[in-house]
Amino acid sequence: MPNNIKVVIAGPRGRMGREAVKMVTDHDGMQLVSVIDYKNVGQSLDQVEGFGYLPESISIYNDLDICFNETSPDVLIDLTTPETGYRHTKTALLNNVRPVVGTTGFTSSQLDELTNLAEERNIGVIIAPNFAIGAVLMMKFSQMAAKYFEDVEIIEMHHDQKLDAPSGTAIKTAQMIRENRTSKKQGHPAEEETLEGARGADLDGIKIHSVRLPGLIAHQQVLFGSGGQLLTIRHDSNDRASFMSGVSICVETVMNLNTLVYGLENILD
Ligand SMILES: NC(=O)C1=CN([C@@H]2O[C@H](COP(=O)(O)OP(=O)(O)OC[C@H]3O[C@@H](n4cnc5c(N)ncnc54)[C@H](OP(=O)(O)O)[C@@H]3O)[C@@H](O)[C@H]2O)C=CC1
Ligand SMILES: O=C(O)C1=N[C@H](C(=O)O)C[C@H](O)C1
Repeated sequence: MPNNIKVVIAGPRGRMGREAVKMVTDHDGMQLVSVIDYKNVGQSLDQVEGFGYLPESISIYNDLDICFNETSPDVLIDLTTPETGYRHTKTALLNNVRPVVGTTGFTSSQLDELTNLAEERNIGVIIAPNFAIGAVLMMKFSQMAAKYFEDVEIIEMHHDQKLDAPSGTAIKTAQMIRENRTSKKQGHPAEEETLEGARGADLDGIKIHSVRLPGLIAHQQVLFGSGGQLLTIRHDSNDRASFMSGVSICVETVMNLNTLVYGLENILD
């Protein structure tokens, strides 16, 4: 494949951003042309501690319009924070740069707004709450199981530096389960919390419990209960490299899209 997809990465110093910088610079079909950060602006990334291995100097920008104008990327990979990621995605669409967004924590009205903007601009965008193929399978298997098990709760477990709760993956899993599940509020109809939050978050009756601890990376189990049996579907990301094949697929695929796709499962065979 020719070295022809020009990529800009937002959040290059972050846990995911660093892996993405590595993935793009090692990829024969992609070229890293710039990065977006609010630190070290005006420098090149190889002057920043930890990025010395980069083969060529990559400029750091804060202003997206200037970055897009000077480096003409095809694709923006955003791995930042919910507020920043939303702003970046909008600006990219307005500049005809195709966003691949891993950042989680967007509200449903933000997702609707971005869907409309992508349609208006006739330009592709992929928002994937989880880029790990195993996590996508966990979500799909859970969706399949929901046809036979209406009683389900989700436990997601992440490192304690995570800003959003519940995780984007847990929300997406519940949304996919909801499509196949007879609607039901989980738990006893008369149950009461004696300590607020004890029963977790609620997405259409599906309970989501969020655990945050140092030592964890990204883990989720989906528990289906039925008379005398329990089905547990679990996925663990023990290394952020687990997300990178999904990022790579999204960068290649977004080049041929002209609408917003929410979820990696929608572009995998
Ligand atoms: N879709 C997926 O598969 C995955 C998604 N994620 C999501 O990706 C996002 C990033 O996660 P992670 O890498 O762990 O987080 P980190 O906190 O490690 O990285 C986020 C980076 O974004 C930087 N940043 C913050 N604001 C801006 C800004 N205005 N412009 C440019 N950069 C900015 C931060 O800088 P500073 O720290 O100096 O503020 C930091 O370097 C999260 O939303 C997370 O939920 C994570 C893993 C997998
Ligand atoms: O913040 C993280 O780390 C992760 N965030 C994503 C999410 O919110 O689902 C994906 C993965 O779980 C790691």
